[in-house]
Amino acid sequence: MNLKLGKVESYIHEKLEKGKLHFVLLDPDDIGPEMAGKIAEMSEEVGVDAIMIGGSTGAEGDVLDSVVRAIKESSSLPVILFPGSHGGINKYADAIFFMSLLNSRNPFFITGAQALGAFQVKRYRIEPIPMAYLIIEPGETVGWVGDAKPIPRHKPKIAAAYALAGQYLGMRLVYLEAGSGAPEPVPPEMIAVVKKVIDVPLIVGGGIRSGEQAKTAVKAGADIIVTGTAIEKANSLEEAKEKLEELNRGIKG
Ligand SMILES: CC(C)=CCC/C(C)=C/CC/C(C)=C/CC/C(C)=C/COP(=O)(O)OP(=O)(O)O
Ligand SMILES: O=P(O)(O)OC[C@@H](O)CO
Ligand SMILES: [Mg+2]
Repeated sequence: MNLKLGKVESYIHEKLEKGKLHFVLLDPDDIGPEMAGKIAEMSEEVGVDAIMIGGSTGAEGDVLDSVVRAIKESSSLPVILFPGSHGGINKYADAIFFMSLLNSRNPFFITGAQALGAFQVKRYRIEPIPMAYLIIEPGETVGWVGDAKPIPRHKPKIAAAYALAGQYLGMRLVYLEAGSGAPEPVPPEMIAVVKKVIDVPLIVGGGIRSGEQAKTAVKAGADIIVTGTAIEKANSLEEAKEKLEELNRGIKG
């Protein structure tokens, strides 16, 4: 039995020794390969730590393929898949968040998609990183698609119980997700309570669109901040770069 961590997971842990991390999520359903390549290149310049690729609707097949390849060609950042189902697996990526949506009502999102994708991950030698994925209110599209029972925003203990259960099930990351484009990010009180009970790194995303909000989440205890919409919604590459810099300063100080 080989208990050694893979390359990308080791990279994450080494970087976490020095500070908090910023991952940028690109959705192939919203952004073409050319733009994705440019944003990945800029992200690397600005000091982002990894690119995540995924979406809850339509990030599959040729569309996914061309975006992953464009990103690999234009930056040396690790590319981590963030799949909505087994259809979100792609052979050009370095790693995959092999996640289980623990508070889904539908077993497809807890173990079904994972079983359907497992052999592809093995065949393509993509590094799987086991992750507990928890949907917090409002949950947005991913909450609806993933058939989640979203955790109430004012019930941090429920989130903490799921997070600890995930750790005890062997998951090596916990992700608190308010939903892409959520009007408000996960409350800092909830981040703090979850962080206190788990030993694995804590990822927080959904609705973080300012440096100030990113800073608040980090101060509360988030180890890794994920941002997507704020960068995708920028009106120009210059604006996207400024946003990346602002978010990165909020996270890294
Ligand atoms: C590990 C494998 C093979 C599958 C996991 C399958 C699971 C558990 C999926 C969880 C539910 C789900 C639909 C997740 C999607 C993740 C995701 C990419 C969310 C947010 O992305 P955006 O694309 O920015 O949001 P929109 O879809 O709203 O645009
Ligand atoms: O698009 P935003 O709101 O930044 O959310 C990022 C990520 O948590 C979505 O899965
Ligand atoms: Mg999207």
